[in-house]
This record gives sequence, C-alpha cells and structure tokens, in this order.
Amino acid sequence: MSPAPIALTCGEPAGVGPEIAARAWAALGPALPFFYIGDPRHLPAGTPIIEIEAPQDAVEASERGLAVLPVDMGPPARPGQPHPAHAPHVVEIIARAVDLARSGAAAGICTLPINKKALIDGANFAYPGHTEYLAALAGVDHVVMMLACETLRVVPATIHIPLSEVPRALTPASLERTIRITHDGLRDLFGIEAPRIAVAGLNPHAGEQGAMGREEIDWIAPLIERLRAEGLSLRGPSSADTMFHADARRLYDAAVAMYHDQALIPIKTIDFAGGVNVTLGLPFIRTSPDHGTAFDIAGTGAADPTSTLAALRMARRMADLRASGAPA
Ligand SMILES: NC(=O)C1=CN([C@@H]2O[C@H](COP(=O)(O)OP(=O)(O)OC[C@H]3O[C@@H](n4cnc5c(N)ncnc54)[C@H](O)[C@@H]3O)[C@@H](O)[C@H]2O)C=CC1
Ligand SMILES: NCC(=O)COP(=O)(O)O
Repeated sequence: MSPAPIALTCGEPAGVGPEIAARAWAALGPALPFFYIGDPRHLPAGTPIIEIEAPQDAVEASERGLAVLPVDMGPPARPGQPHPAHAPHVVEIIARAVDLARSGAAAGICTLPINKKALIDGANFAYPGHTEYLAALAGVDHVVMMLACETLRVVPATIHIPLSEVPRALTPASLERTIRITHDGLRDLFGIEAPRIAVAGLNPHAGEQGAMGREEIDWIAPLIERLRAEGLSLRGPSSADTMFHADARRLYDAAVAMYHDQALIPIKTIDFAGGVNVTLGLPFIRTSPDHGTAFDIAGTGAADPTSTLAALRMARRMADLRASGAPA
C-alpha cells in the first residue's frame, strides 16, 4: 500500500501560497504525493486540478495534476488584498489538516503561509502563528519552532513577542523544555542519534562575565551544566555573534537562540530560499516554508517555491523515518 500523502494547507489565499502549491506539483508530480486543502478557484488559471474526496486519492491524482481537497471559501482571491470572508476558512483548514494527520490519513502537514493580521481582522485569530495554534489543537503546552536548512538548524526559545518582553518570558523551566524538545526532535524527526545542541547567550558576548548582563551567570550556564550532567550534549552559553559562521556551525546539530531574530536572521541570511520551518513537540509532523505571504509579489509569478519544496520533502523524510521504526 502507498504511504499516506502529505496535506498542504492553502494559507492566505491573497498571498503567494496558491501559486506556490501549483508550482510544487509541477516540480514534484507523483514523486512526492501531496494534496492541497483550499479553494480550487484560488489556484492560478491553467493549473491541472484534480479534485479528490479523500487523502488516499491524492497518490493516483498526483500523476495527472494537483490533488485538491476542495473547500468553498466564498469570494475570489485578489493578490495582496486579503478578504475577511476567507479568514475563518483558512483557520478551519489548518484544523482539518491536523485531524487528517492525527488519524493517519495524511502522513504529516505542510502549511503555506498565513497572514497574521488578515486572520486577526477576519477571524479574531487568537494565536501569534501556526505554531501556537497547532499546539492548542494538539493540546500540547510547549512546542518548539525550528528553522532548518542544509547547513543550519535554529530554534528561537521565545517567538513572536516584543523584544522588551524577552527577558521576562525566558525562564529556566521554559528554556529547559525547549532544549529537551529540541533534543528529542533531532533524534526522532531527523534521525540524529546523539544530538549536539549549542545554546546562545541572551546578552552581547553572552554577558561577558557579567559586564553586559547577568542572565548567563545567574541561570543559563547552571541550567546547561545540569542538563550536561544528565548526558545531553550541550555547548554554551555562546556569543550569538560568533556561533553561526561556517566553522562554528560544524560543532552542533541545532542552535537554541533566545529570541526570534537571533535565530532567524542567520538562517534567512544563509538560505532565504530553502529554509524550512518545522514544529517540534507535536504528536504529528508539521513543516512549512520559512517565508510569509509576500503580498508585494503575489500573483506576479515571481514567488520562489524552493522553500515549500524543501518543506514537503522534509515532511516526507520525517514520515518515512517514523514509518521505518528507526530509533525514536
Ligand atoms: N509560516 C507562516 O505562516 C509565516 C507567515 N508570515 C506572515 O507573512 C506576512 C508577511 O510577512 P513578511 O515579514 O513581509 O515576510 P515575507 O516572507 O512575506 O516577505 C518578505 C520579503 O521576501 C519576499 N519573499 C517572500 N517569500 C518569497 C518567495 N517565496 N519568493 C520570492 N520572494 C519572496 C517578499 O516578496 C518580501 O519582499 C506576515 O503576516 C507574517 O506574519 C511570515 C513568515 C512565516
Ligand atoms: N517568523 C516565523 C513565522 O512567522 C512562522 O510562524 P508560524 O506561523 O509557523 O508559527
């Protein structure tokens, strides 16, 4: 029997998601079966669309066109101009994909970008992003956002909060959970038997022995020591400005950073086109391209599908690893 296909959620219809979905099918065809959940009328004209009734139909449909589990979202999509009537559907489609993944009908989910403001305006969306919404759907307290490309994996220990709130949001308990989930995710989803993790400092120069901040001395270094004593392979707290160059990156499998930009700037600089966003700590596989809705280029045909292709391939590899029963 063919393995279950990946579910690809449409994300914001006014963004680049629909055109990227069409290009992803053109690039992958039947080699990596996936199905799009969204409104077929939002896909670019000329896309070979095969409407399906159930996920398993996607395997055969992918030979002929883009498999679509159709949802009537009402009004047409206008590039760059989100319609409030679409927002509740965008949110429901993510929940539907989660149900399919949890039932095993989908091998995992790959999410095309949502526009946070459009969802707040149109659906009172109460979450900063997919990551937190997926955690709520799964009933999980703590999940971890990881961005991964060929040469770097990064994890922001705090995500979409103002910079001024970072020091308060970071606690020994939350950082410990983030490190443990990162360790388990590297092992279970990436197949790395003995993961090596580098932990960034919060302050410039990782505090420089207390001259530029005390969090490293007061609790980050002691936490790392304690987890190291348990057998986790950890380094740090390291200066964030010197831990992302090529030689430094060879020393670890993932870097845990203290806040969003400390983690995302290096990876988007190294590989803006090919980075993948993966959520660790969920009871199902979730990947996503690492870019947003790109309203400025939506509908022009300029959107690069590389990150979505990498996200679909990563979800497939993870699903296959799980199915193989390799060390979990
Ligand atoms: N996983 C998700 O759902 C994500 C959603 N977002 C959301 O997207 C919206 C827009 O965010 P921005 O910060 O403007 O980031 P963005 O990634 O949408 O755009 C930043 C720049 O990169 C370009 N770009 C983005 N994707 C591209 C692609 N595939 N090919 C070629 N160029 C591309 C855009 O044209 C723009 O110039 C926000 O609402 C944000 O929250 C942002 C990141 C991830
Ligand atoms: N900056 C990353 C981002 O916005 C992705 O968020 P999410 O929707 O995957 O939680």
